[in-house]
Amino acid sequence: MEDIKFDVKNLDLYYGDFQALKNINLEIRANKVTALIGPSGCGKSTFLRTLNRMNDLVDGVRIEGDVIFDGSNLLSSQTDVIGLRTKVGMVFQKPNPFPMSIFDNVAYGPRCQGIKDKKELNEIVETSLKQAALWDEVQDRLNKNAMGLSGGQQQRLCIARAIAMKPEVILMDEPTSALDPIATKKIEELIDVLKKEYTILIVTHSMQQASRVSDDTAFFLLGEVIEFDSTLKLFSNPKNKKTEDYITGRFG
Ligand SMILES: Nc1ncnc2c1ncn2[C@@H]1O[C@H](COP(=O)(O)OP(=O)(O)OP(=O)(O)O)[C@@H](O)[C@H]1O
Repeated sequence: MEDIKFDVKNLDLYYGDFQALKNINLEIRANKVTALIGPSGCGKSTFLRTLNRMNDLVDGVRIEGDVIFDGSNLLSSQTDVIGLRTKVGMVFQKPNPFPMSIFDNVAYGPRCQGIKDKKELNEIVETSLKQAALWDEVQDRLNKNAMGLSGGQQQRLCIARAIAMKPEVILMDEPTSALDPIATKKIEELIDVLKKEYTILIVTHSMQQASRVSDDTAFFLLGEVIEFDSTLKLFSNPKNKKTEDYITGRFG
């Protein structure tokens, strides 16, 4: 049987009276890249944030349904939310390194978890930066401030920071929208390597990016998932007219 990382069942989300997600049912496959596409305001980021309970931080949110992760419903009040966010890391649209050294950025999470041993921290930092394809560029300046890195390097540092927590899943919310084409290509190549070890979900406004990097794609519209299929099928032979209109740019 296919290994499913998140089994989303009948998920509804309300911001006050406004329903932002409507009866979402999705099976997110483990060690695959799932792209979330759709026009602005259709609920992609809201859905992504549900998977590591980031929406808990928003006042007036109400969530119904189930999201089965590692055998239990992560929406349950019993969920250890801090533990969940360790397993389900996140990378944001704008690179957001902490104003501290490159080393300290990556070591931040492990230190918070109580790891103090210098040798162990060195190893975590090196492995994470290597996995994020940044090591070669920064190994000689680990003690320099991360704010001095280029935007693309900062985003890979944020990926390294997420990796340092040894997550199972990495959520990426438009991770390349603030980057130039070369930095974007590097991140896309990195995603392809990372999926061997992690399950990745990526929100993107670029149809080309979704088709380049993802295995599965979900098309969101006005809070609903209109179509969910393998990326190849969804882009080459969409079943729904609305999907076809969106991916061919006829959406208006
Ligand atoms: N904190 C909030 N409080 C109230 N409404 C919100 C909040 N966050 C998002 N919304 C609303 O929920 C809907 C979905 O927003 P969301 O950011 O998830 O969409 P999106 O598809 O990610 O959009 P974009 O592509 O522009 O990032 C929108 O109508 C938005 O205005």
